[in-house]
Amino acid sequence: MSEVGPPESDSEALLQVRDLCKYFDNESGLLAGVQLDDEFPYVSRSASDVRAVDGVSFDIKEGETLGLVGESGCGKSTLARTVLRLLEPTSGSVYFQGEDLAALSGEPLRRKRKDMQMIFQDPQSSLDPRMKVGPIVEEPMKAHGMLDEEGREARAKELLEKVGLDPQHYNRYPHAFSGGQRQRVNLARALSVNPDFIVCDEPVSALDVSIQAQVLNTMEELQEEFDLTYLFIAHDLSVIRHISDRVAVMYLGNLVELADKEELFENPKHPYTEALLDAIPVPDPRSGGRKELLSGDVPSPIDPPSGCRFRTRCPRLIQPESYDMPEDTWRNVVKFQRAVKRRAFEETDPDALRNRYFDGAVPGGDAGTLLDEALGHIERDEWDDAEGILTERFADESVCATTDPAYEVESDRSDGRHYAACHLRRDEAIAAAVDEAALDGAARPGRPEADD
Ligand SMILES: Nc1ncnc2c1ncn2[C@@H]1O[C@H](COP(=O)(O)OP(=O)(O)OP(=O)(O)O)[C@@H](O)[C@H]1O
Repeated sequence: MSEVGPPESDSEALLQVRDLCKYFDNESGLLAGVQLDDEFPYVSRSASDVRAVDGVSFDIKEGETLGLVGESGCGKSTLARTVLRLLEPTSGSVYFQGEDLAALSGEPLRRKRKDMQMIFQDPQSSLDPRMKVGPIVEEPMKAHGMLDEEGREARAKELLEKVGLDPQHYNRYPHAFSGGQRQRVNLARALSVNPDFIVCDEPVSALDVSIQAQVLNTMEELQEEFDLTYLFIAHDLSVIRHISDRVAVMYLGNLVELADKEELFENPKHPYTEALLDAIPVPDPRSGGRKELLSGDVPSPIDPPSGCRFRTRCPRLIQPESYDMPEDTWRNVVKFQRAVKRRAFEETDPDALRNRYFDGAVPGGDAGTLLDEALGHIERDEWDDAEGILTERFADESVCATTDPAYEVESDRSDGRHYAACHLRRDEAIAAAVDEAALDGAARPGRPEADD
């Protein structure tokens, strides 16, 4: 990668995002970050940033749709807005058509923005109710000095037709349209300035399921006709599956997996992606419907876990090398550690807890001694001490806690790259003869192969 200028590995990339970070100052909220002090003036502030996007890299090729999926609050919208420079990045870079957006400001940035449009979730609030849809569609053209009045009207009518609306409705107000139709008006408005790239932030989430597919189909047709590239954000995997060519999975400010769509859905490599896929409702009621997603809450982006951010909820946390427990015993230790952390039970009797959580698979050796110590603390009502032992000596010693995972593995179902930020994939990455940099934790989606 060259020192200045975009990475040169992928000539097809329209957008190249590198190590992008966006932190919010948490002190802006009322009393947020306020801590009590022992000394006068009793109250002090601690600067604790919300790490909404934390080191994200990926490419989007010209003409493709990259789906971005993840639970609410994982940073999808922040990522999208930071990519478009609607939010100022904390660090990292975004190259659009080979140009560093961070180097642009003022008029050149404004001109560039014409090529990068955004569509939001709520078609209701993103349309001015006092304006007729014709002028709404014309507004961006006007702002960028495109065409004369007559030309803009003709183009607006043409676009209304292209997005599946009646051009005769040019003079109607937004309230006369349904939700799906309003989102089509938004599409026409975004298209009016002839962009190359559209960020679609949950564009169909507010629509009825029956309408969603129709709008998605129109978006696909428009992509073909206008040579568009999409970054498509959704929390609904069926929507992502419908529209995407490749899919990126986000968790707590990080990308955890990125692969071609079929590959990701058929051959997920990250336990978080597996959990998301398992949680897709199953239509057959006899199969039990939606499976349980994941235990535990999403940790705070102010103080995210070290190493793999998913490790505190991961059902496959890796056993520290210093122990040699059978797998089911290790799973019991993890289950118990998490239950103690959540204060999930009131029982304090060590034998009762051994029976409840270990059911015969109790660790021996050093691990057994540590467990006995923790159980002793619980018996004496010293919960913090018990949690400290279990967390520091078991969970925090896992490679998942000590090292940032980043691997590229072979794709089973496509020729494309498959990025998975999970240490379980280390052996696969080695087998796939990924370069040494990947094993140092340097592999990132979108990062070029080492060229030095
Ligand atoms: N202006 C802000 N100030 C402080 N924190 C913020 C701000 N905007 C977002 N956040 C926080 O950043 C994190 C990511 O939020 P973001 O809205 O990007 O997530 P999301 O995945 O798009 O969620 P959703 O699907 O609910 O919109 C959240 O913890 C959110 O509370």
